[in-house]
Amino acid sequence: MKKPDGKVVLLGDMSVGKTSLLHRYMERRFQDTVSTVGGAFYLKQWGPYNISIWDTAGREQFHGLGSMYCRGAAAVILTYDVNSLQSLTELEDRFLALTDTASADCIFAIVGNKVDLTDDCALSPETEDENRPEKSLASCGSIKVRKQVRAEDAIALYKKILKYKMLDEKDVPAAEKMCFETSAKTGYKVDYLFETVFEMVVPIIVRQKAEGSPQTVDITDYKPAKRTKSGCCA
Ligand SMILES: Nc1nc2c(ncn2[C@@H]2O[C@H](COP(=O)(O)OP(=O)(O)OP(=O)(O)O)[C@@H](O)[C@H]2O)c(=O)[nH]1
Ligand SMILES: [Mg+2]
Repeated sequence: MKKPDGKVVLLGDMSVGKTSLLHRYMERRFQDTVSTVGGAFYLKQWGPYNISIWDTAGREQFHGLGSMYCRGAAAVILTYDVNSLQSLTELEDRFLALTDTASADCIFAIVGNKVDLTDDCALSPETEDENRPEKSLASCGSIKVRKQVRAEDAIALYKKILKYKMLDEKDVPAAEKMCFETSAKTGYKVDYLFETVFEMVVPIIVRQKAEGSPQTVDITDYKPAKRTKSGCCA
């Protein structure tokens, strides 16, 4: 198997569509999924580089694995469901700390998935994936609901992440560029998301290669996190 040159990790609550987004991008289709156990990865050839894209489990019981998967990551894709404000809140409360092990210059993307279920009419069909079988968002046929998470909420989270990482807004890509809305079901903006991230990780990969940073995941590092009741100070 080819050795990966750089790593991109998808994080987010269960059922937000991480696995479906990866299937859509890598296999060009939307298919039934089962809730991910542990993690899995795909290798994507991007120019001269092999990028590993890690799909992680959103279920609470696998939470401790997240920081292991993030070790040395060049990019983290924080995924939520546009119909669940809770799934956005969880990114800050539960997942952000897992990225402490990522590369110091790690890129962050925030992705609101399942826009096909909303009544948001601002989505133009020409930006959707031409290869997908369903031709437009409107053709999904299901009853649309009002989107629960606004784009501004995701932008606010991106700014909080910069604060958490002690990064200056002028040194990193603009929030508007790094907050995406997608549909794994229709393919809407899925290629755009992954390809924007890949373009941005190339300089990080070049630097990591020059420094000889490892790109594998060592599961012997994994120690299940001892969960304490909230409010307790163990
Ligand atoms: N309508 C719609 N459903 C989606 C979309 N993406 C995923 N789903 C559905 O949402 C459910 C969960 O999708 P998964 O891709 O398994 O979610 P996940 O984030 O990988 O979940 P875990 O592996 O448990 O962390 C499945 O029933 C998918 O078919 C989408 O863009 N639109
Ligand atoms: Mg999954």
